[in-house]
Amino acid sequence: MASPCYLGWDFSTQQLKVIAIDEQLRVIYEDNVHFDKDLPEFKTQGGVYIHSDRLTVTSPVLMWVKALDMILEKMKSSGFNFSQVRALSGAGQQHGSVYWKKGSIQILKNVSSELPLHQSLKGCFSVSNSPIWMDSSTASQCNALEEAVGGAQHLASITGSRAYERFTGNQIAKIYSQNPEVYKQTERISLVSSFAASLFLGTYAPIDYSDGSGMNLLQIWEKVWSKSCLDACAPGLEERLGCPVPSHSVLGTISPYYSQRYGFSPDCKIVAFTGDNPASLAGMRLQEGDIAISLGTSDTLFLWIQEPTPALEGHILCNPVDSQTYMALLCFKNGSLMRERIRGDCASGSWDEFSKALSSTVAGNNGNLGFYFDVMEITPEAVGIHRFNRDNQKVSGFPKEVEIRALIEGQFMAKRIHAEKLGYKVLPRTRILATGGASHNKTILQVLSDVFNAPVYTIDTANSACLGSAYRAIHGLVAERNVSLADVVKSAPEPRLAVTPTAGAEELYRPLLKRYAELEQKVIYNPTSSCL
Ligand SMILES: O=C(CO)[C@@H](O)[C@H](O)CF
Repeated sequence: MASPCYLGWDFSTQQLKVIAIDEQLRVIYEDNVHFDKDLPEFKTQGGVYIHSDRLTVTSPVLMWVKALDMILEKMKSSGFNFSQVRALSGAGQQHGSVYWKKGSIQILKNVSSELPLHQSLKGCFSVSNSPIWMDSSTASQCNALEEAVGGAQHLASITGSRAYERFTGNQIAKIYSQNPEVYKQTERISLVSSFAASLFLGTYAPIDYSDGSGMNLLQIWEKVWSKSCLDACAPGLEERLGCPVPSHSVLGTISPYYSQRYGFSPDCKIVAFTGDNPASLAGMRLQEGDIAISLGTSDTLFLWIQEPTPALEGHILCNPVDSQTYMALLCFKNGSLMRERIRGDCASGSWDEFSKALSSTVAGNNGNLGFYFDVMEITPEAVGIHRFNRDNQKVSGFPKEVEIRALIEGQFMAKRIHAEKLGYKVLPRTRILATGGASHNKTILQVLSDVFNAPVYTIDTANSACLGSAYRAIHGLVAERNVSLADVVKSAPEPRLAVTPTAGAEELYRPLLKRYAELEQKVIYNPTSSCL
C-alpha cells in the first residue's frame, strides 16, 4: 500500500513547478516545466510577452494549460503513483487574470480523458494572452478607480492597496473599455491561482481571500467584494468573479479526468489555490517578527502582521493561513531578470564569476550606489539605470565588479528602506527567511544579511510557493477543526541559518541607506521632468 502524499503546484512567471511530500513532510518528488525552454512554440521570454509599448505584458493562457499536460505526462512516465495523492493545492503568480468564454464551464466539466487538456480547452478563453503582474499599462484605469472610490488612501483602506497597474481590477477595466465585446463574451474571470484550481476541479474554482487581496476589488476586513470598486471597473463583474472563499477551503474532489487519465484517487481533495507569495509565507512557516524575502522573477518582501495600516506604498493581503490576520507585501519588479541581465553583461553569464566579483568588492562599494530598473519598477515607481559615485555625482558606468555590487546592495537597501517605511522595525530577534533562486547564492545572502544587519535563514527548497501549497493541501483537510498550519507542519525541517551579518555592517550601511533614500527621490518616475 503506497503511503499517502500531497501535491503542491506553482504556476509562476517562468515555469510550472510541482512538489510531492509524504505524511512526514519529506519531499518525495519535484519537477518543473520551463515555459521558454520546454514550450518553445509559444516564443515567450521569461515566460512572458513584453509588448511594443513596453508597458503591456501578457502570457498565453494555453501555455499554462499545455505545461500542466506536459508535467503530468513527465510524472506518469517517471512512474509517479498518482493514486497515493490525498490532497493537492497550488499557487499562481499574483494579479494575472484568465477570461473564460461563454459556455466553457460545460467543456471544462466534460473534457475527454482521451485528450490532453490543451486540446479540449483551446477554444475556452475569450482573452488568449492573459495580462500578468509585470504589466504597467493601466495607469488611466488606476486613476479612474481611485477617483471613483474617494482617493488613493481610501482605496488602500478598503482593499489594502492604492490602485496599482498590475492589480486585476484595473486590468479587467482595461479589457472592458478596450474590448467590450470580449468582456461580454466572458462568463468567468479567474486569477491564475483559481484558474489552475479550476483545471483540477473540472469546474470554476473560487478566488481565495489572500490572492483576491491583490485585485483592488476585495474589502480585506469584511472579505467581500467592494461594490464601489466592482462598479468602477466593469458592469456585471460580481457574477463573473464568483464568491471569494477562505484560503484553507476544501473546494471538492478532483475531476474524473485525472482519475481516468492519470490514476488519481477520485477522493483526492482540491484545496483552494492562492497567490505565489501567500503560498511562500506558508512554505517558509513565517512567524510574527520574521521578514521573508523571495528572490524570484520579482523580488518580494513580506511579513505576518496582526493589525495592518494600509498605506500608499506596499500591500496588505488577507493572511493565507490565518483568516484573522494579514500579510504585508512589497514587490520589486526588477528581480532575477535584472540580476541575470547584469550577470550577462558583467560576469559572462556565470553565477560563479558574479559571486567572485561580489566577494572581491568591499561592503559599501566605496560609496558607489546604483538603481537598476530595466522595466518600470513598482517600489518605487522608477525606470532606467542610475549610477552615483561617492560624491553623489551621476556617472555613466561602473567597472564590472563595482556594477555587480551596486546592483545587489541597491536591491537590498531598497528593501530595507521600504520595509521600514511600512513601519517594520529590524529588531535584535529579527530573522530574514530567504527563498527563490538567488537564495542558493551565499555571497548574495551575505550582502542581504549585512544590509539588514540580521541573520539570514533558508529552507531546503527554493520552491517555497510549491512547498507551501503542499503544506496547505494537508492543512485544508484539518482546518475546519481549527488546527493551525503551524501545528500541521511542526515536524517540517526548520529553516537553516545560512549567513550572519559581518561585524560593523550596521555602522557601515546606516549612512549609505540614508544616501540611497535621498538619491531614490531623484530617480523616481516623473513623466513631466526632463531626464536626469
Ligand atoms: O506582483 C507580485 C506581488 O504583488 C509578484 O510577486 C507576482 O506575484 C510574481 F508572480
